Amino acid sequence: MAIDEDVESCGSRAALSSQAQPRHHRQKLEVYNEVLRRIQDYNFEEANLPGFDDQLWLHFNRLPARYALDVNVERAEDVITHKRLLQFAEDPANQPAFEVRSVQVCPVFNGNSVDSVHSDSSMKEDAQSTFNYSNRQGIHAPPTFGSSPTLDALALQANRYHVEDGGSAMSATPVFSRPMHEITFSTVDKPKLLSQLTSLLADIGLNIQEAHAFSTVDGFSLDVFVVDGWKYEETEELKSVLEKEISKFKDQSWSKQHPIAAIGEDNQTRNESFPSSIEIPTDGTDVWEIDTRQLKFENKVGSGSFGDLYRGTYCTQEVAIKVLKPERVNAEMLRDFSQEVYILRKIRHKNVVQFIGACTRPPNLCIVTEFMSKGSVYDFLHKHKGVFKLPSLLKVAIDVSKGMNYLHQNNIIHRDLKTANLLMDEHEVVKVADFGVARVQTQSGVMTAETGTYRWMAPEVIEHKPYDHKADVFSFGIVLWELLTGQLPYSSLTPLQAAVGVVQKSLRPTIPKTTHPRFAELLERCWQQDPTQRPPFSDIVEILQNLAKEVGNEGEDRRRSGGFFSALRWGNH
Ligand SMILES: Nc1ncnc2c1ncn2[C@@H]1O[C@H](COP(=O)(O)OP(=O)(O)OP(=O)(O)O)[C@@H](O)[C@H]1O
Repeated sequence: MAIDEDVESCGSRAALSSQAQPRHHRQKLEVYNEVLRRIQDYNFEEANLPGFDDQLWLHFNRLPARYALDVNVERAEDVITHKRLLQFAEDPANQPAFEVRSVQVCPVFNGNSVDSVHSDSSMKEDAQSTFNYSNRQGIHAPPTFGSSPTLDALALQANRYHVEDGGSAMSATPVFSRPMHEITFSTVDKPKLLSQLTSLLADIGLNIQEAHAFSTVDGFSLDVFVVDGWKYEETEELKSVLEKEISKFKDQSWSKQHPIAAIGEDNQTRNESFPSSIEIPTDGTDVWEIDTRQLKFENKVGSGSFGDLYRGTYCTQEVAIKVLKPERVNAEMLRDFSQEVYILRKIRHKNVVQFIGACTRPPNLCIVTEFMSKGSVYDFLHKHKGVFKLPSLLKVAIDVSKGMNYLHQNNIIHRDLKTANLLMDEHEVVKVADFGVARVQTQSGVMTAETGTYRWMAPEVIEHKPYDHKADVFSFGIVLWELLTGQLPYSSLTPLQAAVGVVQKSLRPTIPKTTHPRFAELLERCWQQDPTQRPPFSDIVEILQNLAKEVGNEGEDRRRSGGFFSALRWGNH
């Protein structure tokens, strides 16, 4: 989880006059003062401890400014809980520390529309006026944080659809009408923590309705989830189920952090337990083991979760060498690695990055593929602010859909299709890359492991439901939108908020009005909620090719008539 850049030093509380203070700082101070006043009024034990006010200020400053802006001051006791959880989580034995409580999120029926009570988008403007929804509370107190205005807007929209469909305002089903709980976790911040916590919640059948993730300046996390799906209002049983699930989760983390225990027998040394080579299924016909002496390493290109990637040569050919870091190798990684080799060696297509070979004798574990000199489409769009003009955009889309069609014909689901995994060679041919997480589809067709990135992920994958190759079609739809707009999908939301929106509120990126209707229709078909409604890649290739022809002809006509080209939207680029 990224740490927000807006954390201020803890010594600045009284240092600036109120006029000179930045707006965020002023609001934070106001929230701090209000929370402190309430805690003292309620006579909480902590409030009487010496130096409590300084510690509370320190708490606000450990966290990003948006924590203070979003927190419900009427729930001052939650701030104490957060402070306590963060402190508790300092002891590794307590990680992750968590707290559960029942919450009530009351929708307001306002005329013919259904409004979520905490959807006031002015809440970001005035922290003090944000928190009036608890006045309408039911048996339980409201959540600690207001929900994202974007998601609320969507909830509102979804409810309006209900109203129109049902023909009556009161037949609308408020999104937040079921028993809900707020679960707050604190632990040491680390990559993929959010996805671990969300899987943990999904595993016990909870649906995340809201998520607020914060990182402290000193490396801890505070993640607050509002969930439904737990049928009882009381919290004790939920707490004990969570405890059990957390201890399972700890066991798994332990085996990941201790590869010896995972791979070998107890008490064996690392060298003894480490396999001398990895068993990769083979039909005996392919020669793919590479002698490292024939590999020449040049510069490091980048790093991924597997290890580092180098440019180099193999028998005079320019290659990309993905090196697994031996110190980070464990059983799961080795399985992924062998799987990657197994998949890559079988495939050969001009729109799929070509596998050349692998070194599988530890400590030399690496995968050698063709080198893609023009980098990723993601970097092109978002780092270099590149734009695809009409012909190139269609060409990229056709390249990717052909590569994906080939993979699907070979029963390979990519599962992590996104622009970062689309690489360009020197001729600007785009190829599908990164099978670090690709898998041969199991016979049952059930694949539940969570991979990929939320912004591109199909709802069924986010929800840990069984999924198939149509999950890649959804991701392709998001990729097409990205190529069209040059923007990051749901850029105003955190990845987790995007995930909640996609699953719960059918959130999708907004298609620009100027988009060619047939292209817009293709995007919408690709990201249908129901996977069976999404077209197969064989159809997508055909649709895109026809569109390219049509647009090419239109362009020719316009050129002849002296007009300029804006048939899709890339004319604007
Ligand atoms: N065949 C290749 N040729 C040139 N550059 C490549 C090639 N494969 C990957 N890269 C680049 O190397 C960097 C690291 O890629 P890698 O696949 O190891 O990790 P990643 O995809 O960034 O992350 P992760 O594996 O965690 O999803 C990225 O910038 C990627 O664009």
